[in-house]
This record gives sequence, structure tokens and C-alpha cells, in this order.
Amino acid sequence: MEKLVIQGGTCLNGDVRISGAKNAALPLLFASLLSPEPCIFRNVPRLRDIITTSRLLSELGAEVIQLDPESIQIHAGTLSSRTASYELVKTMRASILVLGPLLARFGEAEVSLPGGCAIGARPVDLHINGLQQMGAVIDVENGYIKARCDGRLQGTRIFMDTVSVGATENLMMAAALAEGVTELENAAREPEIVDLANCLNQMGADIRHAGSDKIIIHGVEKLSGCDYAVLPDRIETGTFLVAAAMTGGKVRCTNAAPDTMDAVLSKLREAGAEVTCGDDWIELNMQGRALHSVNIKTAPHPGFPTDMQAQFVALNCVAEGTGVVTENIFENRFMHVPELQRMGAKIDLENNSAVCRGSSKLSGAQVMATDLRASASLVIAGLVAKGDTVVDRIYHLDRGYEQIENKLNALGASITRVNG
Ligand SMILES: CC(=O)N[C@H]1[C@@H](OP(=O)(O)OP(=O)(O)OC[C@H]2O[C@@H](n3ccc(=O)[nH]c3=O)[C@H](O)[C@@H]2O)O[C@H](CO)[C@@H](O)[C@@H]1O
Ligand SMILES: C=C(OP(=O)(O)O)C(=O)O
Repeated sequence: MEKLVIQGGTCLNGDVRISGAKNAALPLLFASLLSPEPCIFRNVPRLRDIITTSRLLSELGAEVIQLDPESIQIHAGTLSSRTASYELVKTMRASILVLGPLLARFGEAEVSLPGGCAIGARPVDLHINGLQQMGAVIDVENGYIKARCDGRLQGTRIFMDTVSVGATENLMMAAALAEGVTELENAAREPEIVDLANCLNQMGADIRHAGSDKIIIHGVEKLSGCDYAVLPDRIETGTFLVAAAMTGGKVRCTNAAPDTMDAVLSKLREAGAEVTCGDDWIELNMQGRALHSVNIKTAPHPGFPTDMQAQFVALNCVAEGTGVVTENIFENRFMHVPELQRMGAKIDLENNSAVCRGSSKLSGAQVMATDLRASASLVIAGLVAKGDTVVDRIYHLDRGYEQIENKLNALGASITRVNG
């Protein structure tokens, strides 16, 4: 199994090019199932999750062609299968996003229930309820969601009692091909939702007010192909900026989307960093400045993203003062805390809050990555620890960060990928 060995004590400086967003690219690739015409996606990050998605689409019978390292063409003209198997769904929860498109276009779909995962139970009841309200008949049997509908799905008003990114995406895709008007109430407002709506509209959909909590979709009979560039990854950007702040460096993220990152940039400024932005770049300068702990409460967008929580826990460990980080989205998203404690961090867990008593002198240790962002927090903690940190189970990292060690090394880090 591969591991990362991080030699601590380096300072990050320079430019890093941000990749396309995993959480935008995945729904976009699944949206290709809605059209019989070829769809081209550009600025696609090179990630394990993208490979999994391509495999899933191929297993359904779509033609997937890698046009260049960052561009993929998907042609779902005719499909040979309507089933997303447990084998693939268990490795990537976003596979649930085949449900809406398959049902809307072909009238049937079978998708394995994803099951719980490291960060929480993550049920899919909102996806299922919403599609049922649109006229689908859905049974859960043998661990599979089996959905069908006679004729087209029917537009309706759907109120989701929890704000869910995935449910909003699944229902928005299904509604794009439904008959009549669908109103999604209490919809998620993440930038990735807006990216998906923009792409669907390029394909001929009629989706209005994506980015607000009430999305209105006028269903159309058919969608065409597209040529669409994926939004930059705000979580990858945030991770590099936190790493720069912790190491006292100066880093410019290029090909970024500053306007998607207000909550994170404001916390970095509160932590003492100088942050400047252009249209598509963000620079963080921490040289000669003191790092202060910050209090954080995760919330749906435009609140502070749960996917940046672990990185800020790492930041608070080495910053001055006490910072309280409260996780409000997922019930079990503090698995990085015991690992950071093994590196010397002073953190107390109180219900859904991590109280970090700062100024910890971290020391390198062998640590275990348990999920994607927890892994990222251990890597950036390793950058400031004394000695070597060995991060195990880095397949989690490879799901969501493109060549993280190469990008960090180009900024001055010293990280090696080893086998065994
Ligand atoms: C591929 C992708 O885009 N993943 C992101 C997406 O995950 P994902 O779309 O899975 O997360 P959701 O927004 O759906 O989850 C938010 C909350 O709603 C709950 N819930 C969700 C669906 C449902 O049917 N019932 C229900 O109760 C979840 O358990 C969770 O507590 O949004 C999360 C929250 O910003 C991010 O951390 C993930 O990185
Ligand atoms: C939780 C995440 O992803 P996923 O929803 O794919 O598990 C994440 O990107 O941090």
C-alpha cells in the first residue's frame, strides 16, 4: 500500500495551478447520461474518482474517450445496462448521481445503496423521496435502489427538509428531462450546483435560479451534447492556502475561482494572513505574520464548507490561542483528531466540536488517513512537524487531490510517495 513520507520544516512559496473541482466534475460527467449526443468536458481533474466514474459510465455502455490529459468525451448514445453495481458505488458515493439521469432518460435504473462511510451515515432518502414525488416507483431490494417510471417523470414542487448537494443535483438532472415544471425548495446553493446548471442549460435545459434555495426547472424533451470546462476546485485551493499559512509562506493559486471561496478566505484573513485576489488567482502571504486560531462552524454554502474543516483543525493546532471548530454537516467527521493528537496536537473533542488549544509543537509520527480531507489535514500538519510524518492509506487522498505531493514539492515541500 502506498504512503506519503513528509519531511517537516519546509516553507511553501511559489505558484500552484489549481485543478478542476472533483465535486463539480463528478455530477457533470454523470449528466452526460441525459443526452444521446457526445459531451466534452474540459479542465477535468486527474483523480481516482474520475477514473471510477469513467469505469461506471463504460459499464453502463457509454463510450468514454480521454481526449487529452484534462478532457474527456462521453457518448451515451445507447446504453447496454441500467445498473450501478455495489463494487463501484461502495468506492465512490457520488455514483448515486446515475439514478436521476438514467430514470429520466430511460425510465429505469438500479443503483446499489451506498451504505455508511467514515464521515457519517449519509442516507439517500431525499434523492429517493424526490424522485417518487416526480412519479417514480422505487423499491429497495437486496441492497439496490430499483427505480422505474412509465413515460416521463412529472415536474412537481419538492421541498427537501435537509440541504443536500447530491439530492439537489440528482433531482435537478431528473427534472431537466421531466414533463412540466419542477420547483426544488431548500435546494443546496454550492458553486458546483451552479456549474451543473450552467452545463445543463448549455445542453438545452431550462434551469433558473441555481445558486438560490429555490431552483425552477422547466423540463424539456431532449438534451443535446456540450463542450464545458469544469469549475476550479475551491477545496483544493483552500487546502493549499491553509498549508501556505501554516508554513509561514507565500503561495499564489492560479486557475482558481476566488468568488466561490468567501467563507474560507475570510477565515484565513482572520487567522492573520494577507490574502489578495484577482479574477482567477488568490495569493496568500504569511511571511513575518503571526498565525491566530479561528472559530469555525461548518454550514451549507455560503457557510463554511465541511470539506475544509479538517484543514482548519490542523491550522488551529499550530496557531496562537484556542480555536473551536464545530462540525454541523456530518456526524463523524473528526477522525483526523486522534491522528493529529498522535503528532502532539492539543485538541479536546466536545460533542461535535474540536477545541484546539494552539501553539502545539507537532512532531512527525506514523498516522492513518481515514477519509479524503482528514488525509489532507495530516499531510499539511506533516509539513510543519519536526521530523518525518508517514501518512498511510493515501488512496483516500488520490480520490480527490491531483498529484498533491508533486504540487506541494514544487512549492518547496519535501514529500515522497513510497510503497509498503
Ligand atoms: C461528490 C460531492 O459533491 N460531495 C460533497 C457533497 O456530498 P453529498 O452530496 O453526499 O452531501 P449532502 O449535501 O447530500 O449531505 C449533507 C447532509 O445531508 C444529509 N442527507 C443527504 C442526502 C439525503 O438523502 N439525506 C440526508 O439526510 C447527509 O447525511 C448530510 O448530513 O456535499 C457534502 C457537503 O457539502 C460535501 O462534504 C461532499 O464533498
Ligand atoms: C466528502 C467528500 O467527498 P465525497 O462526497 O465524494 O465522499 C469530499 O470531497 O470531501
